[in-house]
Amino acid sequence: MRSLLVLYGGTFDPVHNGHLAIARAARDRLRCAIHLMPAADPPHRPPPGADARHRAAMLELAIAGEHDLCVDRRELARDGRSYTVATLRDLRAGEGAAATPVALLVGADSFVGLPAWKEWRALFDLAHFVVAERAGSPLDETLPTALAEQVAGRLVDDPAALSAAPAGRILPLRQPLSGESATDLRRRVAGGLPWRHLLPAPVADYIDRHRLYRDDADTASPL
Ligand SMILES: Nc1ncnc2c1ncn2[C@@H]1O[C@H](COP(=O)(O)OP(=O)(O)OP(=O)(O)O)[C@@H](O)[C@H]1O
Ligand SMILES: O=C(O)c1ccc[n+]([C@@H]2O[C@H](COP(=O)([O-])O)[C@@H](O)[C@H]2O)c1
Repeated sequence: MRSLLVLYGGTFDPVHNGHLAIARAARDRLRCAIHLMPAADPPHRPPPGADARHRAAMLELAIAGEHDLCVDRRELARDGRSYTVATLRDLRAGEGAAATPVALLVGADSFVGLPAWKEWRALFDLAHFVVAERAGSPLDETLPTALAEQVAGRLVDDPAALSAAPAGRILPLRQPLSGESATDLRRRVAGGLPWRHLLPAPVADYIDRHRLYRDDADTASPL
């Protein structure tokens, strides 16, 4: 059986404790490494508040000393929008990767929006999904009809089912809900509200040092 590659894609603008809780829960449930993959130019949202190098640097700080969590820079190396279908096709084109089991780790709020992703139906031929519940977005809420049709017959409960096939299965990741959001965190920094408790101290220090997400955003310093 080939080992499972799990990609946890996100804008991570910035990474926060909610992201880390999911990455750890997935690592412990699936018993494999989780690759946190920052998007260079994330589709379907305004440009991030911090540039990709800052977001990747914060991820490195957040996972320092954690076993089986790593930063995956494959989307940073590519020009243009970070469409997931392109990332997965590039991966599959790599030597010996056609049959590798690959899973995308996503929050339920992202998964519900899947029909808006580029060539979204093709994603089920390219990867499995591991879907983490998120406050306000449990997976069992009513899915859009087109998505519900795709989900039918793909749900599995045993992580071993993901290693047994290259793509196409969906594993719900049930874990305690955590309410952090990067949007809320950026607003807090800009608005002078408490925010440091929402992410690891080295990441908070980095945000301060580089003056990220301030109201006077033009003052953000380069790396
Ligand atoms: N607190 C959380 N609980 C569960 N999933 C989360 C949480 N925060 C983010 N995620 C998931 O992590 C992935 C990356 O999220 P993203 O980087 O957009 O963070 P975010 O907090 O949602 O940011 P923003 O508020 O800027 O949209 C998505 O799949 C999202 O659903
Ligand atoms: O490929 C797409 O069309 C697409 C649309 C929206 C989001 N994604 C990916 O989903 C992941 C989470 O996105 P976000 O915006 O919630 O940080 C990240 O890896 C994005 O690149 C991908």
